[in-house]
Amino acid sequence: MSGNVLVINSGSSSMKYQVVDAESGTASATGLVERIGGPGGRVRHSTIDGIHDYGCEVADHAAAMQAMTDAFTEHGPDLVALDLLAVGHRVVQGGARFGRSVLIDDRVVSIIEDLAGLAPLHNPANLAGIAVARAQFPHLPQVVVFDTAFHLTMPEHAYTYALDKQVAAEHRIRRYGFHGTSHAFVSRQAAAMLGAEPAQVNVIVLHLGNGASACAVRGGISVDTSMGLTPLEGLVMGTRSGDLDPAVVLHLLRSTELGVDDIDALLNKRSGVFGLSGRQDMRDLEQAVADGDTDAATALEVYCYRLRKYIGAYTAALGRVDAIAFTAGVGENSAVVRALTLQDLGVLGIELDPVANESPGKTAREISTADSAVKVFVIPTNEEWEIARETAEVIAESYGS
Ligand SMILES: Nc1ncnc2c1ncn2[C@@H]1O[C@H](COP(=O)(O)OP(=O)(O)O)[C@@H](O)[C@H]1O
Ligand SMILES: CC(=O)OP(=O)(O)O
Ligand SMILES: [Mg+2]
Repeated sequence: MSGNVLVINSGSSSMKYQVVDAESGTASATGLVERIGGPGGRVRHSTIDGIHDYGCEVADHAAAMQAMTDAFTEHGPDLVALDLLAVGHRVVQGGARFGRSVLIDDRVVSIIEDLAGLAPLHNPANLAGIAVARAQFPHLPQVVVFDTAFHLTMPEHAYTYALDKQVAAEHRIRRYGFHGTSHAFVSRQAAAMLGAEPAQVNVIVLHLGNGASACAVRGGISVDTSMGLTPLEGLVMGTRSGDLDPAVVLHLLRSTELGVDDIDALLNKRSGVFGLSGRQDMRDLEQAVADGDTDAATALEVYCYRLRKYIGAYTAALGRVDAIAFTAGVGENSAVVRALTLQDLGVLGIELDPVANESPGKTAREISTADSAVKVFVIPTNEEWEIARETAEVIAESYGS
């Protein structure tokens, strides 16, 4: 179904938005409202005419939504002329309740509220965005697209933690997985690049942004992913630790003055490559490594070694791997991370072509040698387009096309 969808991705301190045509993926405007609730608020609104970047007081999510509509009024395109089909919201945690996207109503909102305890860093911000958008665009249908939905197909042995069964059930403790819109989009693109239908191929997707996760996709279906109950498990990230012996938390509680919230902040905001080297941004980290900084070199090695381990694990989980796809900011841009991660993996049938890996590009491309049994791709993700497509699908089903 075609039509323009306003896609909203609300974070705790920022709000990203796009107007995207659900069929073609063409974005007529993209924007970011930053530093919500703090000093130094900014709006960055991009249209085909150019980029408008300016300071703007943004007290809360209502003010952020207002700043967005003001940007459209002032710099275009005209939201009315765009004839929006719907608003599509990214919601990070949909729990085991939502295996697919849904039309928003009060009942859906209350279920997402109920799930906020499982994603305290993400769901409250997503809910704030939904509340404001419903008030601001009361005439438009609104749809939620969950990060978790794509992973609800995981088999029980992949989503189950080996915990006391009753405790786990009572507190809904299991692995949910995140970045589902990206894994769905990129795995489909990978199948197309292999010249096959998604149902025919097995792919490992490595989504490496600030948050990072790996996903084993068998025949178009997620069978395992590295994030778990929350987006903290798995890969080493910009500021998140990823996998850790859970006893580390107990040790810190027993032997330091740190409280639960301090440890939460430590693991989510002051760990990962930032915790190891003082640098969160992969570009800064790479520069520091080139300058001879040994902490930065260790951080990069830890980051890539964790990735290698997941590639090995997911090769075993899938049995046969047709392609590995790198995506998101680091995956799409860092030749160094790709090379270090895949170094000497010939034993798994993975042969990187160093020249193709180093050639910069903005489009989907193959970076493995002609002989590599497992193809290696760089595929730019497009979570907003995937959200717009899902939104249009729900609208077509609910109202007819
Ligand atoms: N040219 C580049 N080389 C290496 N890393 C890059 C490059 N461009 C962006 N990145 C990295 O991508 C990461 C952000 O990825 P992104 O997908 O935008 O994250 P998120 O959506 O989670 O905020 C940052 O660590 C940034 O350093
Ligand atoms: C779920 C998650 O980690 O999202 P992000 O990468 O946007 O932080
Ligand atoms: Mg992202």
